Parts: sequence; structure tokens; C-alpha cells
Amino acid sequence: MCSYPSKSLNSIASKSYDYIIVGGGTAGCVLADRLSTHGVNSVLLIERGPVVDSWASRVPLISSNFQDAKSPAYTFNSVPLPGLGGRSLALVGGKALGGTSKLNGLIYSRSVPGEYNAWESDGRVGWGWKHVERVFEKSENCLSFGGSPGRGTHGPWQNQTIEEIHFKPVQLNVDAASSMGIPQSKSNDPDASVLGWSLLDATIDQQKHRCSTDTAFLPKSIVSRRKNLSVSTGAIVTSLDIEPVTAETDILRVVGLHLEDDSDSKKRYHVSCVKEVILCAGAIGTSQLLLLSGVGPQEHLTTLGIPVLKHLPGVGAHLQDHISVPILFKVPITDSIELLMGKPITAIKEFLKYLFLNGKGILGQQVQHANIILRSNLLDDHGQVRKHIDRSELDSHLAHNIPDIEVMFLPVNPTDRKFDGLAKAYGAFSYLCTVLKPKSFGSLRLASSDPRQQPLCDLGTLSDPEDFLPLRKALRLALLLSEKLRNTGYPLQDLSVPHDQSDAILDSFAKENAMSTYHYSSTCRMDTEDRFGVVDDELRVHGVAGLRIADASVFPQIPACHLQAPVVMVAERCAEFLLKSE
Ligand SMILES: Cc1cc2nc3c(=O)[nH]c(=O)nc-3n(C[C@H](O)[C@H](O)[C@H](O)COP(=O)(O)OP(=O)(O)OC[C@H]3O[C@@H](n4cnc5c(N)ncnc54)[C@H](O)[C@@H]3O)c2cc1C
Repeated sequence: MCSYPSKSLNSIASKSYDYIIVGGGTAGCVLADRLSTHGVNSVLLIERGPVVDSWASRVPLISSNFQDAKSPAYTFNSVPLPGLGGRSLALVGGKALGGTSKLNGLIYSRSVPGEYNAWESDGRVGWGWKHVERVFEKSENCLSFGGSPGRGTHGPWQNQTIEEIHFKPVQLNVDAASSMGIPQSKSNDPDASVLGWSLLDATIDQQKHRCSTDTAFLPKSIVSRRKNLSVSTGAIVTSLDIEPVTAETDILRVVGLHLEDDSDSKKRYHVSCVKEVILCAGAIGTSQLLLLSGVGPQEHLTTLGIPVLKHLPGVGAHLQDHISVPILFKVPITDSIELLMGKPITAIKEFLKYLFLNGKGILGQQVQHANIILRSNLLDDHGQVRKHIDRSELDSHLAHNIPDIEVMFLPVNPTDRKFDGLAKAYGAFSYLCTVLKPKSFGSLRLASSDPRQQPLCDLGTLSDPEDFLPLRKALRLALLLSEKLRNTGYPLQDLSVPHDQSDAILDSFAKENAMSTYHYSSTCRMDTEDRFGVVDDELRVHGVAGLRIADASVFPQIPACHLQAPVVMVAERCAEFLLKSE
């Protein structure tokens, strides 16, 4: 079997390409495919990590375990976070062709139409739901609801909803939610109400393999065939080559970039760009690279001795993440994913089921099967659904109805905390209570001018006291659900649970237990320069010609969903902008 046709640094060095894409992650693979389809433009995609295509990387559940030594993940700690009493949080992302889509939790979610209508009403021309719906549709091949309004069946990126719920507490929770007046709603249905529980769409293909953006958009067959497309892996871009357009002007233009072997900093390479460079290095990598290249807040760059080419204060100024707080219970080990560790015979059975029964069983699924997403003002102070709700409050197209909390049902311990007997004597079930529209935000700054040193990431978690309001409601809703489970006789036992439901106890529980949802975003927001924006409505970096950004950095605010589908939508949109301008 021939290996992936990745190009060496020597073979691309000193050459010119029409388009150069930095970062072959979730967005970068989409863009590389779209820009090279017609064979007119020469396209170079540069990815820092390797090509990963092992059997394990395709099995949905196994490939989601980013703590496994073989996972193509990078991890590092945030700076100490004042909102969490000085605790740091672990940050995680993908470092491989396909980026974070190689190891994420597989959820495919677009957020509600109101999300994009809010962008539009805030001035982002061409980003309302009526503009982006068809773009979501274009990328996807929806295997479950194909033919439903707004769902695509012709795109390369497959997703499906697996109807079978394996774990009893998940089933009991969706039953409990229904009994509390939270109805089932269809995942990603643009007309569904903003109050509902859903079985989730997941980027799992027909063969029950993970469908990451490298396998969907840039399979070996495409890259081998397209002579105008070069993919180079294991290469880190260390800075952009930016010059004044002419000697008399202060208008800047990107003309190429500098790069090195990721594991060897001795030799430097350069490639030139004829048309544009597009940054797809993720919300952390993209802002880091701009800062390293002298594009960012003047004061910060000067402190590090980096020559300031363009003073752009918005770069790295608005790092956002969803804030998650897990409540954990002990459950019988057979009712949790921990059974794969604690019960070797069951693990072998699941393995054989996956192999020989067309991906059936636990391994062929995502970790998170179902969730509740809603707007917290639909709950009263005790976490109960309000008695009188006006129909207009449920309309998902309205910007002021965007859901702001999610309760995920996880049949596993999602934290890095160790508990005696877990995965041996018992398993874990957790409610991951998440603030989807945090007011808190932090920043990304360089630790040094060394491109290999991780930047200083301040996630800003719980730095805005207003975030405690939706969080308390999410925690109370989860505790109500847990009571309903106990009332059915189900043996839930406390593992990490708030002692009571007073505001003070819930808030301190949140501070002690909050974790990253790994949804970094908005470090190079799409907005005008005077409002701390970094890119305009066609994703062009303010003040630097020939440079765009298309990844999780550009969201004006973090979307109220898991981020990979909106990231792919942004990449598709960027390809449209570029091809239209030819
Ligand atoms: C553990 C985890 C679980 C998640 N679960 C879900 C989920 O279930 N559903 C969902 O929708 N979202 C999920 N997310 C979030 C989602 O996957 C990401 O937000 C999204 O994939 C980010 O896409 P991106 O293109 O912006 O960045 P990435 O996919 O991270 O791509 C960036 C790429 O750029 C490369 N790169 C960076 N710097 C350089 C450089 N200087 N030179 C060359 N290459 C560089 C990196 O190696 C990487 O491959 C999860 C995230 C994590 C970490």
C-alpha cells in the first residue's frame, strides 16, 4: 500500500505557490481541497503534525481518547486563572493532518440560525443564516436525515445519528428530561425549538469510521491525483514574510513564509506566495503566528523585541472557550465506558462486534450520545422548566433566543481526577454542565519569540460573574435529573457533587471543578479594526494584503455549539471568497 503523498521540505522550498494554507487541520484540509479542485491554482498546504491513518485513529471511541500516548494531541497548561482561584486548566488540540478533527468528540453541531443572524445584525455582512445554511449543507453528507430541509447529502463530510443508546443512565436521563417538559428535538434541525434534548449527530461515516476532514476532503486518492496540490507535513511555519507593497507606502503585503522541520530547527526554508496566504492554524496557532510575524498589539510585541509591522490590538485579545463543570456519580461499571478498562472480556467482545458486525457496539459510537441544550431563562431558579413559555421564546431564528447552556450526558469520567476503585469496582456517569455563551474571555500572548514555545493562554474562565447565573441553572437542572434517576431506583451514588444547591455552594463547586471544553475560539475576531477585529467580513486581515484567516479564530463570539461544523463552514466560505475574486 503506497503511503500518503506528503512532500518533503526540500521539495517545496524556494518555490512559489498561488495559495499557501498554514495548518492542515479541520479547516485547512477543507480549504486545500476546495482551492485545488479545478487545477488552475497551485496550492500548498503546510501542517506541523504527521499524517495519521492507523486503524485506531479510525475507530470512533478509541480515537477520541486524547489521553492515549498514541493520540496526535498536544497538551499544555493555561496560565493560572484568577476566576478559578489561580488554578490552571489543561488545553488540548490536534497536531496532525486533519488537526483536532482527528481526536475530537465527533459531535456535529451547527448552532441555531439565531447565532448567525446575530452576527449579521451586529454588522457581519453575508454571515446571516440565509447565507450560511447552504454552506453547511454543501460540506456534509448527512446519512441520517438526508432529504430533511437544510441537510446535505452530496458533500464529502459524513455524519449520522446513531439511534441505539448503550448506557442505561443516558436512556434514563432522556426519559427524565421528557418528563420534566423538555421534549426531544432533532439534532441540527434549524426549525427545532431552543428547548430540547437530542440524540447527537456525529462525524462517523458509513463504515462506522471517524470522518475527519483529512479523510473526507483530502484522501490519498485526491492528493495523488492533483498535480496542482502539494501537502507538506511535519513542517512548522515560524513566521510570515511581510513587506511594504512599495517603498513609498506603509501598505503591507504577505509575500511568503518561513518554515522549518518541526523536529529540527537547524535549517530554515522559505516559500513564496503569488496570490494569498490563508492561516488555518487554529485559534491558538493562528494568533501565535501573527504575533511572531509582527502583527498584533504594539506594546506586547515591543516587550518581546519583535519588530512591529502592523499594530493590530485585536490579535489574541479575545480568547474564548465554553466553560464546563462536571457533576460525577458512581454507577455500575457495566453502565459506563470504564467497563472497557475494568472488564477485559467485555472489551474483547466489543472489539469483535465492531470488527465483524459492521461497526456495531460501543466502539463505533461517540462518547457523548445525547444532551440538553436550552436557553437558561426558560428555567426557573430551581432548574425546572418555567410553566408559561411564550412560543416566540422558543424560536431558534431569533438572535436573542440563542441557547446559553448545555447539559451533556457522559457515561464516563471526563476529568483527569483519579478516584479509588473507578474502572475497577464501579464506573462513572457525569453531567457536563456547560455555559455556551460565556461573557468571560481571556487572551493569548507569546511567552517568547520562539515559535516552538507554547503561548501564554489565559482562558478567562469564570472571570465574568454573570457566567455564574446560567451555570447555576445548568447545575440545578442536572441535580434535578439525578434525583429523577434515583427515584426510579437506579443506583446513583455521589462521586463529585455539590453539597447543597445554594448559590454560594454551587459557585464554589464551579470554581473548584470547572474545566476547559477545548473549544478555543475568537482570538482573531471578524469585526472592524476599531472594535478589536482582526479580519473583515471576507476574512482578510486588516492592513495586510494577501492574508486571510479561516479557522476557529475568526468567530465574532464563540458559537453556542461544538465548533467543528462552524469551522468547516468558515473554510468553505473562505474558498468561495477567494475563487470569486479570480
Ligand atoms: C478533545 C477535544 C474534543 C472536541 N470535541 C468536539 C466535538 O465533539 N465536536 C465539535 O464540533 N468540536 C469539538 N472540539 C472542537 C473542534 O474540534 C475544534 O474547535 C476545531 O476542530 C478546530 O478547528 P481548526 O481548524 O480551527 O483548528 P485545528 O483543527 O486544531 O487545526 C489547526 C492545525 O494547524 C496546525 N498548526 C498550528 N500551528 C502551525 C504552524 N505554525 N505551522 C504549521 N501548522 C500549524 C496544527 O498542527 C493543527 O493541525 C473538540 C476539541 C478537542 C480538543
